[in-house]
Amino acid sequence: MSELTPLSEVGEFGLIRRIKEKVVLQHPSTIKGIGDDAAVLEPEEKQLVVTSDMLLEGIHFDLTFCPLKHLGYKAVAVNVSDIAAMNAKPTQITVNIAVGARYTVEAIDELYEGIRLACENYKVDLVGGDTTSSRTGLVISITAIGEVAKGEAAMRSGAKVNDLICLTGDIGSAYMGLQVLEREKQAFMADPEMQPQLDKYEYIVGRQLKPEARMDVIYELKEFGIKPTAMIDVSDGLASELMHICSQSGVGATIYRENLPADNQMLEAAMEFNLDPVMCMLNGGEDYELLFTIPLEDYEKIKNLPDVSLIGKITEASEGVNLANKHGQAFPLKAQGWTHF
Ligand SMILES: Nc1ncnc2c1ncn2[C@@H]1O[C@H](COP(=O)(O)OP(=O)(O)O)[C@@H](O)[C@H]1O
Ligand SMILES: Cc1ncc(C[n+]2csc(CCOP(=O)(O)OP(=O)(O)O)c2C)c(N)n1
Ligand SMILES: [Mg+2]
Repeated sequence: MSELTPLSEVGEFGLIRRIKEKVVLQHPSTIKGIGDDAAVLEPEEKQLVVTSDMLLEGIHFDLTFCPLKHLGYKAVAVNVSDIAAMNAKPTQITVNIAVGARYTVEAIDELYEGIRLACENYKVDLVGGDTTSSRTGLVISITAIGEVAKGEAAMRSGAKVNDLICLTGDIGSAYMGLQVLEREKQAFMADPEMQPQLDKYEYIVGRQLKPEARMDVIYELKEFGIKPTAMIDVSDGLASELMHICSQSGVGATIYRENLPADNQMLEAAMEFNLDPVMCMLNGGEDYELLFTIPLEDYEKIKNLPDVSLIGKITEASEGVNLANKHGQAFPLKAQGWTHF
Protein backbone atom coordinates (compact mmCIF):
# COMPACT_ATOMS: atom_id res chain seq x y z
CA MET A 1 0.00 0.00 0.00
CA SER A 2 1.28 3.49 -0.79
CA GLU A 3 2.11 5.89 2.02
CA LEU A 4 -0.59 8.26 3.24
CA THR A 5 0.26 11.91 3.80
CA PRO A 6 -1.10 13.77 6.85
CA LEU A 7 -2.71 17.11 6.02
CA SER A 8 -0.21 18.82 8.34
CA GLU A 9 2.54 17.89 5.88
CA VAL A 10 1.13 20.06 3.06
CA GLY A 11 -0.78 22.59 5.23
CA GLU A 12 -3.84 24.61 4.22
CA PHE A 13 -2.11 26.44 1.38
CA GLY A 14 -0.44 23.31 0.05
CA LEU A 15 -3.84 21.65 -0.05
CA ILE A 16 -5.41 24.59 -1.90
CA ARG A 17 -2.53 24.59 -4.40
CA ARG A 18 -3.11 20.89 -4.96
CA ILE A 19 -6.82 21.48 -5.59
CA LYS A 20 -6.10 24.41 -7.95
CA GLU A 21 -3.56 22.45 -10.01
CA LYS A 22 -6.16 19.97 -11.21
CA VAL A 23 -8.88 22.48 -12.06
CA VAL A 24 -9.61 23.07 -15.74
CA LEU A 25 -11.70 26.17 -16.42
CA GLN A 26 -14.03 25.93 -19.40
CA HIS A 27 -16.55 28.77 -19.16
CA PRO A 28 -15.79 31.99 -21.04
CA SER A 29 -17.62 33.79 -18.21
CA THR A 30 -14.95 32.72 -15.68
CA ILE A 31 -12.38 35.53 -15.69
CA LYS A 32 -10.52 34.54 -12.52
CA GLY A 33 -10.92 31.28 -10.60
CA ILE A 34 -9.09 29.89 -7.56
CA GLY A 35 -6.22 31.94 -6.19
CA ASP A 36 -7.33 35.48 -5.37
CA ASP A 37 -9.52 37.07 -2.68
CA ALA A 38 -12.56 36.35 -4.85
CA ALA A 39 -13.37 34.86 -8.22
CA VAL A 40 -14.22 37.24 -11.07
CA LEU A 41 -17.09 36.32 -13.37
CA GLU A 42 -18.43 38.05 -16.46
CA PRO A 43 -21.88 36.63 -17.15
CA GLU A 44 -23.61 37.07 -20.49
CA GLU A 45 -26.77 39.13 -20.86
CA LYS A 46 -28.64 36.65 -18.70
CA GLN A 47 -30.13 36.40 -15.28
CA LEU A 48 -27.98 34.74 -12.63
CA VAL A 49 -29.26 32.05 -10.29
CA VAL A 50 -27.42 31.28 -7.06
CA THR A 51 -28.00 28.42 -4.63
CA SER A 52 -26.23 26.74 -1.68
CA ASP A 53 -26.58 23.35 -0.07
CA MET A 54 -24.37 21.77 2.53
CA LEU A 55 -23.69 18.16 3.39
CA LEU A 56 -22.72 17.22 6.96
CA GLU A 57 -21.27 13.97 8.22
CA GLY A 58 -23.87 12.15 10.29
CA ILE A 59 -26.77 14.19 8.83
CA HIS A 60 -26.36 13.79 5.09
CA PHE A 61 -23.79 11.04 4.79
CA ASP A 62 -22.12 8.24 6.70
CA LEU A 63 -18.51 7.63 5.72
CA THR A 64 -18.73 3.96 6.67
CA PHE A 65 -20.70 3.36 3.49
CA CYS A 66 -20.25 6.51 1.43
CA PRO A 67 -16.93 6.64 -0.48
CA LEU A 68 -15.39 10.14 -0.51
CA LYS A 69 -15.37 10.25 -4.31
CA HIS A 70 -19.13 9.62 -4.42
CA LEU A 71 -19.64 12.20 -1.70
CA GLY A 72 -17.79 14.85 -3.72
CA TYR A 73 -19.91 14.03 -6.76
CA LYS A 74 -23.15 14.09 -4.77
CA ALA A 75 -22.31 17.45 -3.14
CA VAL A 76 -22.04 19.02 -6.61
CA ALA A 77 -25.03 17.12 -8.04
CA VAL A 78 -27.46 18.27 -5.32
CA ASN A 79 -26.48 21.88 -5.95
CA VAL A 80 -26.71 21.56 -9.73
CA SER A 81 -30.13 19.98 -9.15
CA ASP A 82 -31.33 23.25 -7.58
CA ILE A 83 -30.00 25.18 -10.59
CA ALA A 84 -31.84 22.74 -12.90
CA ALA A 85 -35.01 23.25 -10.87
CA MET A 86 -34.87 26.95 -11.82
CA ASN A 87 -34.73 25.96 -15.52
CA ALA A 88 -31.19 27.35 -15.57
CA LYS A 89 -27.77 26.14 -16.71
CA PRO A 90 -25.02 25.79 -14.09
CA THR A 91 -21.79 27.68 -14.78
CA GLN A 92 -19.63 27.91 -11.64
CA ILE A 93 -19.39 26.49 -8.13
CA THR A 94 -17.50 27.34 -4.97
CA VAL A 95 -16.68 24.58 -2.49
CA ASN A 96 -16.23 25.06 1.26
CA ILE A 97 -14.87 22.20 3.33
CA ALA A 98 -14.28 21.71 7.05
CA VAL A 99 -12.03 18.72 7.64
CA GLY A 100 -10.80 16.88 10.74
CA ALA A 101 -7.04 17.13 11.33
CA ARG A 102 -6.72 13.33 11.02
CA TYR A 103 -7.69 13.35 7.35
CA THR A 104 -4.99 12.56 4.82
CA VAL A 105 -4.11 14.45 1.66
CA GLU A 106 -5.10 11.32 -0.29
CA ALA A 107 -8.58 11.34 1.27
CA ILE A 108 -9.16 14.95 0.21
CA ASP A 109 -7.83 14.06 -3.25
CA GLU A 110 -10.57 11.40 -3.44
CA LEU A 111 -13.25 13.90 -2.44
CA TYR A 112 -12.04 16.35 -5.09
CA GLU A 113 -11.84 13.59 -7.69
CA GLY A 114 -15.62 13.27 -7.30
CA ILE A 115 -16.08 17.05 -7.35
CA ARG A 116 -13.97 17.28 -10.51
CA LEU A 117 -15.89 14.49 -12.23
CA ALA A 118 -19.17 16.25 -11.49
CA CYS A 119 -17.74 19.58 -12.75
CA GLU A 120 -16.79 17.85 -15.98
CA ASN A 121 -20.18 16.15 -16.39
CA TYR A 122 -22.26 19.23 -15.60
CA LYS A 123 -19.80 21.59 -17.34
CA VAL A 124 -19.21 23.87 -14.40
CA ASP A 125 -16.03 25.64 -13.29
CA LEU A 126 -14.76 25.27 -9.72
CA VAL A 127 -13.81 28.91 -9.03
CA GLY A 128 -13.10 29.07 -5.32
CA GLY A 129 -14.06 28.08 -1.81
CA ASP A 130 -12.77 27.94 1.72
CA THR A 131 -10.89 25.36 3.79
CA THR A 132 -11.02 25.08 7.58
CA SER A 133 -10.43 22.44 10.20
CA SER A 134 -13.35 20.72 11.91
CA ARG A 135 -13.64 19.12 15.33
CA THR A 136 -17.00 17.52 14.68
CA GLY A 137 -16.83 15.73 11.35
CA LEU A 138 -16.63 16.52 7.67
CA VAL A 139 -18.69 19.39 6.27
CA ILE A 140 -19.03 20.28 2.58
CA SER A 141 -20.91 23.37 1.56
CA ILE A 142 -21.27 24.23 -2.10
CA THR A 143 -22.61 27.33 -3.78
CA ALA A 144 -23.62 26.95 -7.41
CA ILE A 145 -24.12 29.78 -9.89
CA GLY A 146 -26.10 29.44 -13.09
CA GLU A 147 -27.55 31.42 -15.96
CA VAL A 148 -31.01 31.65 -17.43
CA ALA A 149 -32.43 33.85 -20.21
CA LYS A 150 -34.52 36.74 -18.90
CA GLY A 151 -37.98 35.60 -17.92
CA GLU A 152 -37.20 31.88 -18.40
CA ALA A 153 -36.58 30.98 -14.73
CA ALA A 154 -39.14 28.50 -13.41
CA MET A 155 -40.31 29.56 -9.93
CA ARG A 156 -42.21 27.48 -7.42
CA SER A 157 -44.97 30.08 -7.63
CA GLY A 158 -46.08 29.77 -11.26
CA ALA A 159 -48.43 26.75 -11.28
CA LYS A 160 -51.94 27.46 -12.66
CA VAL A 161 -55.24 25.63 -12.24
CA ASN A 162 -55.56 22.80 -14.86
CA ASP A 163 -51.79 22.56 -15.38
CA LEU A 164 -50.41 19.02 -15.68
CA ILE A 165 -48.05 17.80 -12.96
CA CYS A 166 -44.94 16.05 -14.31
CA LEU A 167 -42.19 14.12 -12.60
CA THR A 168 -38.88 12.86 -14.02
CA GLY A 169 -37.34 9.44 -13.34
CA ASP A 170 -38.51 7.31 -10.43
CA ILE A 171 -38.84 8.10 -6.74
CA GLY A 172 -38.37 6.31 -3.43
CA SER A 173 -35.23 4.48 -4.61
CA ALA A 174 -32.65 6.67 -2.85
CA TYR A 175 -34.53 6.23 0.42
CA MET A 176 -34.71 2.45 0.04
CA GLY A 177 -31.02 2.42 -0.92
CA LEU A 178 -30.26 4.13 2.39
CA GLN A 179 -32.30 1.54 4.30
CA VAL A 180 -30.26 -1.24 2.69
CA LEU A 181 -26.95 0.49 3.44
CA GLU A 182 -27.92 1.06 7.06
CA ARG A 183 -28.99 -2.55 7.47
CA GLU A 184 -25.72 -3.84 6.03
CA LYS A 185 -23.80 -1.47 8.29
CA GLN A 186 -25.57 -2.85 11.36
CA ALA A 187 -24.85 -6.42 10.23
CA PHE A 188 -21.19 -5.54 9.68
CA MET A 189 -20.88 -3.89 13.09
CA ALA A 190 -22.39 -6.95 14.77
CA ASP A 191 -20.04 -9.27 12.85
CA PRO A 192 -17.07 -7.71 11.00
CA GLU A 193 -16.61 -10.98 9.08
CA MET A 194 -19.90 -10.25 7.29
CA GLN A 195 -19.55 -9.04 3.74
CA PRO A 196 -22.24 -6.54 2.71
CA GLN A 197 -24.85 -8.07 0.37
CA LEU A 198 -25.48 -5.28 -2.10
CA ASP A 199 -25.57 -6.99 -5.50
CA LYS A 200 -29.32 -7.20 -5.88
CA TYR A 201 -29.71 -3.59 -4.68
CA GLU A 202 -27.19 -2.02 -7.04
CA TYR A 203 -29.65 0.43 -8.58
CA ILE A 204 -31.23 1.75 -5.38
CA VAL A 205 -27.89 1.98 -3.54
CA GLY A 206 -26.55 3.91 -6.54
CA ARG A 207 -29.52 6.27 -6.31
CA GLN A 208 -28.52 7.06 -2.69
CA LEU A 209 -24.76 7.32 -3.20
CA LYS A 210 -24.53 8.68 -6.75
CA PRO A 211 -27.54 10.88 -7.54
CA GLU A 212 -27.58 12.86 -10.79
CA ALA A 213 -29.02 16.31 -11.37
CA ARG A 214 -31.53 16.11 -14.24
CA MET A 215 -29.84 18.66 -16.51
CA ASP A 216 -30.60 16.23 -19.35
CA VAL A 217 -34.31 16.95 -18.88
CA ILE A 218 -33.73 20.73 -18.77
CA TYR A 219 -32.04 20.54 -22.19
CA GLU A 220 -34.84 18.28 -23.51
CA LEU A 221 -37.58 20.63 -22.33
CA LYS A 222 -35.87 23.47 -24.16
CA GLU A 223 -35.54 21.36 -27.30
CA PHE A 224 -39.26 20.46 -27.21
CA GLY A 225 -40.28 24.08 -26.58
CA ILE A 226 -41.73 23.41 -23.14
CA LYS A 227 -41.38 25.97 -20.37
CA PRO A 228 -42.53 24.67 -16.98
CA THR A 229 -44.93 27.03 -15.22
CA ALA A 230 -43.44 25.93 -11.88
CA MET A 231 -40.60 23.60 -10.94
CA ILE A 232 -38.80 22.20 -7.86
CA ASP A 233 -36.35 19.37 -7.31
CA VAL A 234 -37.24 16.48 -5.03
CA SER A 235 -34.81 16.54 -2.10
CA ASP A 236 -37.10 16.24 0.93
CA GLY A 237 -39.81 14.03 -0.63
CA LEU A 238 -42.43 14.36 -3.39
CA ALA A 239 -45.29 15.25 -1.01
CA SER A 240 -43.30 18.01 0.68
CA GLU A 241 -42.14 19.49 -2.66
CA LEU A 242 -45.67 19.40 -4.13
CA MET A 243 -46.89 21.30 -1.06
CA HIS A 244 -44.22 23.98 -1.68
CA ILE A 245 -45.44 24.44 -5.27
CA CYS A 246 -49.10 24.53 -4.17
CA SER A 247 -48.65 26.96 -1.28
CA GLN A 248 -46.41 29.31 -3.27
CA SER A 249 -48.67 29.17 -6.35
CA GLY A 250 -51.91 29.47 -4.37
CA VAL A 251 -53.35 26.29 -5.93
CA GLY A 252 -54.34 22.74 -4.99
CA ALA A 253 -53.31 19.47 -6.65
CA THR A 254 -54.38 15.89 -7.16
CA ILE A 255 -51.77 13.26 -7.90
CA TYR A 256 -52.61 9.68 -8.84
CA ARG A 257 -51.10 6.80 -6.90
CA GLU A 258 -51.11 4.57 -10.02
CA ASN A 259 -49.03 7.10 -11.94
CA LEU A 260 -46.19 7.44 -9.42
CA PRO A 261 -43.02 6.16 -11.11
CA ALA A 262 -41.54 3.24 -9.14
CA ASP A 263 -38.50 1.10 -9.82
CA ASN A 264 -38.80 -2.68 -9.34
CA GLN A 265 -35.79 -2.91 -7.04
CA MET A 266 -37.32 -0.24 -4.83
CA LEU A 267 -40.64 -2.14 -4.72
CA GLU A 268 -38.91 -5.41 -3.84
CA ALA A 269 -36.78 -3.81 -1.12
CA ALA A 270 -39.83 -2.03 0.36
CA MET A 271 -41.61 -5.38 0.55
CA GLU A 272 -38.57 -6.97 2.21
CA PHE A 273 -38.40 -4.14 4.78
CA ASN A 274 -42.16 -4.24 5.35
CA LEU A 275 -42.52 -0.64 4.22
CA ASP A 276 -45.38 0.83 2.21
CA PRO A 277 -43.80 1.65 -1.18
CA VAL A 278 -46.20 4.56 -1.73
CA MET A 279 -45.04 6.13 1.54
CA CYS A 280 -41.42 5.64 0.41
CA MET A 281 -42.19 7.36 -2.89
CA LEU A 282 -44.07 10.26 -1.28
CA ASN A 283 -41.75 10.94 1.63
CA GLY A 284 -38.41 9.23 0.99
CA GLY A 285 -36.44 12.16 -0.35
CA GLU A 286 -33.05 12.57 -2.04
CA ASP A 287 -34.41 11.49 -5.42
CA TYR A 288 -33.18 14.72 -7.04
CA GLU A 289 -35.79 14.30 -9.76
CA LEU A 290 -37.67 17.32 -11.13
CA LEU A 291 -41.30 17.98 -10.24
CA PHE A 292 -42.84 20.52 -12.60
CA THR A 293 -46.09 21.78 -14.02
CA ILE A 294 -46.93 22.55 -17.65
CA PRO A 295 -49.98 24.03 -19.36
CA LEU A 296 -52.54 21.45 -20.49
CA GLU A 297 -51.89 22.49 -24.13
CA ASP A 298 -48.35 21.11 -23.87
CA TYR A 299 -49.58 17.54 -23.33
CA GLU A 300 -48.77 16.52 -26.92
CA LYS A 301 -45.20 17.77 -26.53
CA ILE A 302 -44.49 16.16 -23.14
CA LYS A 303 -45.86 12.73 -23.92
CA ASN A 304 -42.84 12.08 -26.17
CA LEU A 305 -40.32 12.55 -23.37
CA PRO A 306 -39.36 9.03 -22.28
CA ASP A 307 -38.32 9.76 -18.69
CA VAL A 308 -41.18 12.07 -17.69
CA SER A 309 -44.37 10.76 -16.02
CA LEU A 310 -47.63 12.65 -15.82
CA ILE A 311 -48.63 12.20 -12.21
CA GLY A 312 -51.53 14.57 -11.68
CA LYS A 313 -53.15 17.95 -12.22
CA ILE A 314 -53.31 21.32 -10.53
CA THR A 315 -56.67 22.24 -9.02
CA GLU A 316 -58.26 25.19 -7.18
CA ALA A 317 -56.65 25.85 -3.79
CA SER A 318 -59.96 25.06 -2.07
CA GLU A 319 -59.67 21.41 -3.20
CA GLY A 320 -56.45 20.93 -1.22
CA VAL A 321 -53.55 18.64 -2.08
CA ASN A 322 -54.70 15.06 -2.61
CA LEU A 323 -53.57 11.57 -3.51
CA ALA A 324 -56.17 9.69 -5.57
CA ASN A 325 -56.37 5.90 -5.95
CA LYS A 326 -57.51 3.98 -9.04
CA HIS A 327 -61.13 4.02 -7.83
CA GLY A 328 -61.11 7.81 -7.93
CA GLN A 329 -61.12 8.19 -4.14
CA ALA A 330 -58.92 11.10 -3.04
CA PHE A 331 -57.21 11.52 0.32
CA PRO A 332 -55.48 14.65 1.63
CA LEU A 333 -51.74 14.35 1.26
CA LYS A 334 -49.51 14.87 4.28
CA ALA A 335 -45.90 15.93 3.91
CA GLN A 336 -44.02 13.56 6.19
CA GLY A 337 -40.70 13.82 4.39
CA TRP A 338 -37.34 14.98 5.62
CA THR A 339 -37.13 18.04 7.90
CA HIS A 340 -34.04 19.01 9.87
CA PHE A 341 -35.68 19.76 13.21
N1 LIG B 1 -29.92 29.86 6.57
C1 LIG B 1 -30.52 30.45 5.52
N2 LIG B 1 -30.39 31.78 5.32
C2 LIG B 1 -30.99 32.35 4.28
N3 LIG B 1 -31.75 31.72 3.38
C3 LIG B 1 -31.92 30.41 3.52
C4 LIG B 1 -31.31 29.70 4.61
N4 LIG B 1 -31.66 28.39 4.50
C5 LIG B 1 -32.44 28.30 3.40
N5 LIG B 1 -32.61 29.50 2.80
C6 LIG B 1 -33.42 29.81 1.61
O1 LIG B 1 -34.72 29.24 1.77
C7 LIG B 1 -35.23 28.73 0.52
C8 LIG B 1 -35.61 27.25 0.66
O2 LIG B 1 -34.46 26.50 1.03
P1 LIG B 1 -34.41 24.91 1.02
O3 LIG B 1 -35.63 24.39 1.67
O4 LIG B 1 -33.09 24.48 1.56
O5 LIG B 1 -34.51 24.62 -0.54
P2 LIG B 1 -33.88 23.41 -1.39
O6 LIG B 1 -34.65 22.18 -0.99
O7 LIG B 1 -34.14 23.81 -2.81
O8 LIG B 1 -32.43 23.36 -1.04
C9 LIG B 1 -34.16 29.04 -0.50
O9 LIG B 1 -34.48 30.28 -1.09
C10 LIG B 1 -32.89 29.16 0.33
O10 LIG B 1 -31.93 29.99 -0.29
C1 LIG C 1 -26.38 9.19 7.15
C2 LIG C 1 -27.65 9.68 6.52
N1 LIG C 1 -28.71 9.95 7.29
C3 LIG C 1 -29.86 10.40 6.72
C4 LIG C 1 -29.95 10.58 5.38
C5 LIG C 1 -31.26 11.03 4.76
N2 LIG C 1 -31.31 12.45 4.44
C6 LIG C 1 -30.37 13.31 4.82
S1 LIG C 1 -30.68 14.86 4.27
C7 LIG C 1 -32.09 14.41 3.50
C8 LIG C 1 -32.97 15.39 2.76
C9 LIG C 1 -32.25 16.41 1.93
O1 LIG C 1 -31.38 17.24 2.68
P1 LIG C 1 -31.60 18.82 2.88
O2 LIG C 1 -30.47 19.36 3.67
O3 LIG C 1 -33.00 19.06 3.42
O4 LIG C 1 -31.50 19.29 1.38
P2 LIG C 1 -32.27 20.51 0.67
O5 LIG C 1 -33.75 20.24 0.78
O6 LIG C 1 -31.86 21.77 1.36
O7 LIG C 1 -31.78 20.43 -0.76
C10 LIG C 1 -32.32 13.05 3.70
C11 LIG C 1 -33.49 12.30 3.17
C12 LIG C 1 -28.80 10.31 4.60
N3 LIG C 1 -28.78 10.47 3.27
N4 LIG C 1 -27.68 9.84 5.20
MG1 LIG D 1 -31.39 23.72 0.66
